[in-house]
Amino acid sequence: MSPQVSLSADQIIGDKQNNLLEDFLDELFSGTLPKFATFSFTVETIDPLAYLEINWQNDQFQYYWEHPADTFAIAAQGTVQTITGNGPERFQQIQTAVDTIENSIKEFSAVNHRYDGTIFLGGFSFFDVIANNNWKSFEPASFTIPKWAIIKDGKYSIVTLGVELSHWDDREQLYRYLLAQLKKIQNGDHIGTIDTKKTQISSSNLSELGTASLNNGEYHRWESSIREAKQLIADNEFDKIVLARQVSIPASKSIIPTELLNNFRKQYTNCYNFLVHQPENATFLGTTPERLGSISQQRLQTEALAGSMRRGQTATEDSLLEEHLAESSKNISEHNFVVKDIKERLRPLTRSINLNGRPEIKKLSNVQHLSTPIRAELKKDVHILDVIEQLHPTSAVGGYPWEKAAPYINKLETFDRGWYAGPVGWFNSSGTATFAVGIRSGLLTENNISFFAGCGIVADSNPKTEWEETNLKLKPMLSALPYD
Ligand SMILES: C=C(O[C@H]1C=CC=C(C(=O)O)[C@@H]1O)C(=O)O
Repeated sequence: MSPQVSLSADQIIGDKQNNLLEDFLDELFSGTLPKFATFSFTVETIDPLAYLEINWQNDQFQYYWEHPADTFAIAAQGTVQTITGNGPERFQQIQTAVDTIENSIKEFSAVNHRYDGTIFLGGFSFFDVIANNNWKSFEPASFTIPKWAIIKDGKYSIVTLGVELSHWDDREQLYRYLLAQLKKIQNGDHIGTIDTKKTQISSSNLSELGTASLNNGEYHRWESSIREAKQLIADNEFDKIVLARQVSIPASKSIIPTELLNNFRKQYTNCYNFLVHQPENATFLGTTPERLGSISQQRLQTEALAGSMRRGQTATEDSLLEEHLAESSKNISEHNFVVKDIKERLRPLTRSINLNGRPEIKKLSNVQHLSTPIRAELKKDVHILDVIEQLHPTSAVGGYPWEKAAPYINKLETFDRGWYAGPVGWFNSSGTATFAVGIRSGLLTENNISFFAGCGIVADSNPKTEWEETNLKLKPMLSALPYD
């Protein structure tokens, strides 16, 4: 498919980028063509979320990522290549597939920036297999090189276009395609053509969400699971386990995922707001406060995030609750398992690890958490996938010690976690990456919406308090939905 439009290249990307592109294409087509190519340019563009919304197509891979406080966003669509993994070797399978692709790809960049180059977008499920049919569009590991990605960092935007070269044996055709794509992205055309028909969820379904009532069957199941977990802790089986709930409601029509993302970003500015849409109407999305790991130039930032408290109605109540959180021995012990665990796991991969002895308070609009930011310098050649494999699942979403707690999660929970609490994020061929933990999240399918929320259970946890905590954690997802 090649748009036959006459374009003035210098109007779109300027003389300099265009000359470099022409030279690159001449060289590319003068020899044996590699399998793939990616092209990175700087552009002036519209809001990436608006661009994705305008161009939304259910039958294509789509991806959105935004951290509003960092003024950083990625929107992407289409598939040049998808790599998947399954079972205990899934991280290694992805790494091998990435190595193969990197040997069969040529990259053009007029930018020379940490966000240029080939980008891989996706994530991993919590466990290394997925059994439930609701998750059938999501593999236990899956990353896609998109046809286009807009990466916005402050006022600066990079567009990376990806192509499989066997579709483009004609240099001129490819050149025109690239310019046409860039022009479309720069102009943000088609604004105003989006179908804004909204799906409303009947507010009567709210009661089915089980957010309030302590008398329903769901609460009784929860209470008995927490009691069982506490008994296992008392028997020294493990020290901590994270147990979660799934809340599901039927949805008759599909919801527009970009609208939920727009709601998240207005309220959860210091969270990672994400969506991964797999073709055929399955979207995993959320607004997570938890960074699993980001890397730039072999420097890693991660965090221990565990221990929660509601927000106060007034400033005074809020600061009292903050004090209570900072001093609560139950929350501190829950948090300290995570710090200890992350330090132990990072040791083999790092030259140095830096963190403060006392956690900070991370305030979100629905809840506040204990957070310990952790910085580390990675050993040479350690890849983000090595780090993610090593860190996942931290004891903020798994348990401590993990090997002991792991078998009990499926016994004590009543659903398949799928990608909930798994690593979700992106990495690129310039060695830059960010992964977040896929909590405060939900799965939208054609007929169903499911949300997930969990909390860390330690020796002195109380089932009712933990249930209320899961309700607070469900709030971002529930309040982003369009109700009638
Ligand atoms: C497991 C979740 O939260 C984790 C992250 C922060 C605080 C947590 C807590 O206080 O229990 C959890 O460890 C969730 O939101 O589903």
